[in-house]
Amino acid sequence: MTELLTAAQMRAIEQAAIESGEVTGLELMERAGQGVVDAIFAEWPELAMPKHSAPAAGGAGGSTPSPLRGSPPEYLERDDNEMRRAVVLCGPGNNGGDGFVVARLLRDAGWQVEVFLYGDAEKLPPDAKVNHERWVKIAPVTALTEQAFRKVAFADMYVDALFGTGLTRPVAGDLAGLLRHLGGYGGDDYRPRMVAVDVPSGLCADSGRVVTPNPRARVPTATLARLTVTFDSPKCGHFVGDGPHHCGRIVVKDIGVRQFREHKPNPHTGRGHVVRFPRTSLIGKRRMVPDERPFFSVDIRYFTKNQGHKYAHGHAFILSGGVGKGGAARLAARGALRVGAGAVTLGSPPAALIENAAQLNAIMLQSLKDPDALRVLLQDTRINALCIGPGLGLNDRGAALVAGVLGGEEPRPTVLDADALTLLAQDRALFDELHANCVLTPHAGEFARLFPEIAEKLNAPATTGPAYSKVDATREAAKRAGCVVLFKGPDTVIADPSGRCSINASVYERSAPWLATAGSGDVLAGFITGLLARGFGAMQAAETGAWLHTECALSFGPGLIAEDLPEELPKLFRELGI
Ligand SMILES: NC(=O)C1=CN([C@@H]2O[C@H](COP(=O)(O)OP(=O)(O)OC[C@H]3O[C@@H](n4cnc5c(N)ncnc54)[C@H](O)[C@@H]3O)[C@@H](O)[C@H]2O)[C@@H](O)CC1
Ligand SMILES: Nc1ncnc2c1ncn2[C@@H]1O[C@H](COP(=O)(O)OP(=O)(O)O)[C@@H](O)[C@H]1O
Ligand SMILES: [K+]
Repeated sequence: MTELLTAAQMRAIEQAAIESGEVTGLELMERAGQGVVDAIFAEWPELAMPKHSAPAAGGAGGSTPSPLRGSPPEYLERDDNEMRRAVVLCGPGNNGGDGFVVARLLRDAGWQVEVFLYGDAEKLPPDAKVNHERWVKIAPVTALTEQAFRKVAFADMYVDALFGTGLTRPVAGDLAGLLRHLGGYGGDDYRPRMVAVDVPSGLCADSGRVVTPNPRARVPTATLARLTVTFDSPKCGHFVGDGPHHCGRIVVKDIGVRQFREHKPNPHTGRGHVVRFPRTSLIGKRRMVPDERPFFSVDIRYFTKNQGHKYAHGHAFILSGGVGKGGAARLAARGALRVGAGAVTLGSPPAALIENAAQLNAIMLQSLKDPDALRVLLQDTRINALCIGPGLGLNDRGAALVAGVLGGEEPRPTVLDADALTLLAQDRALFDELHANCVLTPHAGEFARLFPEIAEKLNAPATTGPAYSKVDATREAAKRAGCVVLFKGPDTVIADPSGRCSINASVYERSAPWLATAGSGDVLAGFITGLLARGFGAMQAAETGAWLHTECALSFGPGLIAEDLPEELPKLFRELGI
């Protein structure tokens, strides 16, 4: 799993590294700039070749020639028209400092580079100032205005080094106009050749939200990049909110500060060597950081232990709703069975038994009239995980069953989804019954009903950076509910009350928009319930269920309907070696 950082955490790590005396801020800036240039040549290999010998520009792919460094003399003598051109936009902080390094390194590689600065050179922070001074010995810097930028000729590469993790307020005035222009307002499309340093300018690195007083603006005040090069670790904002849309693709460059990232205080280390913070992990298939586990793997131990009979693999019980409403619960039941629960029973109101019986084979069926019947049923201690909500119905029976599930003598690990969430929102006494082995799986609407004050903060305009994020909101919700909360979406955030948090991002190479199909959430609830039955802890079941859900969708591809998701699991498990 890859660890995601906030801007404050990254700053603390950088500070610890510098205070240790092992590295200077200037060295870190040089490494960052070098990382950006390396990433550019890896992404656009043709740009490492002289203009007229390169194959037609077409993005990444093919062999990767080594970047031209050290300026071959014949290259420098080339006519200006033969040279690659870059426009580097530098801002008033250290992000701008990285920009000056990128400009110098591209120039060293034989490029013609035009540099713009937004702000006063005298006020640049010290390391950025040094790199500014190095650049002005080579070539001039132009003050950045929209008008000045619009006068520049077409470039092979645009480098956005205006704002990084230090964006604190909305971009205003002329610069806002420029960001809108860079973001496509007026029809110009810079995205195919735009590389963002650390984060696309205008976007909050923590929340992935555009910092603006007007979130409904048709064209946001943030750049749109084809490639975003970040340092040490990806930031939360690269994976939640509008982050993926603005970033294009994320490349993480090591700048040699990983050893300063610790999670526990180390009594033997000196001043500035320890940085402590709550973890936010990215659950993803793609390798983001060189020395981290490439896969979020399903814990195979849980699948291979207990060679015994079916009940040794757990018994999941799914409560269903009334006549004609059983589809959602049946989908959840199918998900629970396929994911590995040894037995799954659907609890159906008597009137819907025939309907459910006609649709089910391996899944057992049980008449479940009311909470009294539930109490009797739950005397069977083999039932070790419950799912309530899909198709349950917003009625008295539903509310009584939610109360029965939560208030039993030995509350079981329970997934509460769909209607159960709405019922919880309507009755705060029920909400107070939630326990640590519950998993709530709201989508945005359900989240707003359950946690109105938190949703209000999340939906308010992001007028300051760092802005309140979906990660913050989910952590706060989990704490308030006292159980695991899985906040759905392409950026599914999962948190437990201790602050542990993960993101299952169905974005970038894991993008699967076809998951937004009726019933797919019911299957997710079933996956999590099946994993709970299998013995997974609540947080691990939610993380693994969300991960498998996306992987099933990716494996099946477009055209997917909810029924297909559980059927994809056997193939996936084979691939995972389970
Ligand atoms: N933290 C680290 O370990 C490293 C950071 N580096 C770079 O440093 C960056 C962070 O640098 P800074 O903290 O200086 O932050 P930034 O460079 O992102 O921006 C801070 C500056 O922008 C101004 N500003 C903020 N919002 C504004 C707005 N809306 N309009 C106009 N001005 C605004 C601030 O007053 C401040 O002058 C990172 O994104 C990264 O690019 C790298 O040099 C490598 C190492
Ligand atoms: N654009 C998207 N990309 C990837 N996954 C998505 C996207 N939109 C929704 N999802 C996922 O699809 C599921 C939809 O669940 P939900 O909203 O409860 O729908 P339903 O009630 O129809 O099952 C969730 O797991 C959610 O995370
Ligand atoms: K930037």
